[in-house]
Amino acid sequence: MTLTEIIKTFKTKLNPSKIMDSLERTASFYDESENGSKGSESGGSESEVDLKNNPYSSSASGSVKSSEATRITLNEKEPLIKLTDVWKLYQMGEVEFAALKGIDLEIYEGEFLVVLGPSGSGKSTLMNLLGCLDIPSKGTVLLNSRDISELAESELARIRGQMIGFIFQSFNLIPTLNTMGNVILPLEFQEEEPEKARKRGEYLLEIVGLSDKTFNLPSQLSGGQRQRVAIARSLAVNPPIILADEPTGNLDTKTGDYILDFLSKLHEKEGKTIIIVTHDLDIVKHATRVVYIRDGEIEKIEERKKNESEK
Ligand SMILES: Nc1ncnc2c1ncn2[C@@H]1O[C@H](COP(=O)(O)OP(=O)(O)OP(=O)(O)O)[C@@H](O)[C@H]1O
Repeated sequence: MTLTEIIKTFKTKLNPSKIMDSLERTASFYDESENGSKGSESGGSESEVDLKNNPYSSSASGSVKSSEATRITLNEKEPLIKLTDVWKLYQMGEVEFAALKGIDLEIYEGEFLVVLGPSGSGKSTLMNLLGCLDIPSKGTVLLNSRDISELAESELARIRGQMIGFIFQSFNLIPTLNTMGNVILPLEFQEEEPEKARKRGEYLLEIVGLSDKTFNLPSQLSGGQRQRVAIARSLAVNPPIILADEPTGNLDTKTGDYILDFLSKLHEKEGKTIIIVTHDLDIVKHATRVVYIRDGEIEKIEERKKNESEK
């Protein structure tokens, strides 16, 4: 029985839901690539086979964007996130330090946006604002046309939980929760039924090739495996936006390439909006647009075609 068939069976037994539709869509990609090889059952270490188990790596349907990708904005000319004259000021004793100085930026649905800049340029500060984890000192941040400064913290947390999946450089896994517990945590926040959450968790762990590490604690995983747990967790509620801060920062080149390839295919096939904040020039090749930031200001913005060679 293919994964698509298994999920179809679920759908007839449970009420069809958005999540199950999405799972089925994702499963179809998985089944396509399954025709090649499927290697997650064995090993689980950072082996060649394990890293090849990227369900989105099917070259057969490589760059076909899912026509079923859910549109969030009313029309494609409307930005998903819009920053207007955004400043972030930190008070350092008597002195005020401007980490961001008048940022204007519009991010559209379906973009693969890379924010590139040297250490201290303001990337993490910008990521916190794009992810609605912080509000600007001056200026406005609109998420799907709503001013985040005007939302109550509980409302902001709800919107953030539904719309944005976070992947942090430090993985931010809960050390006392096992792999499954970490992956389904966002679903628990959304008060999803435990059984549905567990099924979704099992599915996502299969997708990232970690089914055999379900009960491991983060301390019992390699760096690459931890990052894959973080990716599975970021997909738990099937958010339209994935926001990643240096997602390959702590990983070896091979594992880093796997993670980027995974995110890239997620962008192409599921139409997810991917935003990556990094100082790694290599990531630029996946981008449809690159924002160069320096000293808290946008230096330049470059439109790109994916996989275009370095300019
Ligand atoms: N809470 C804070 N209080 C004071 N200054 C801060 C605070 N957070 C960040 N900064 C300063 O703001 C600037 C931008 O910091 P940010 O962390 O956004 O940079 P970054 O580009 O992400 O750097 P890195 O690549 O090294 O992580 C830095 O000069 C930093 O020292």
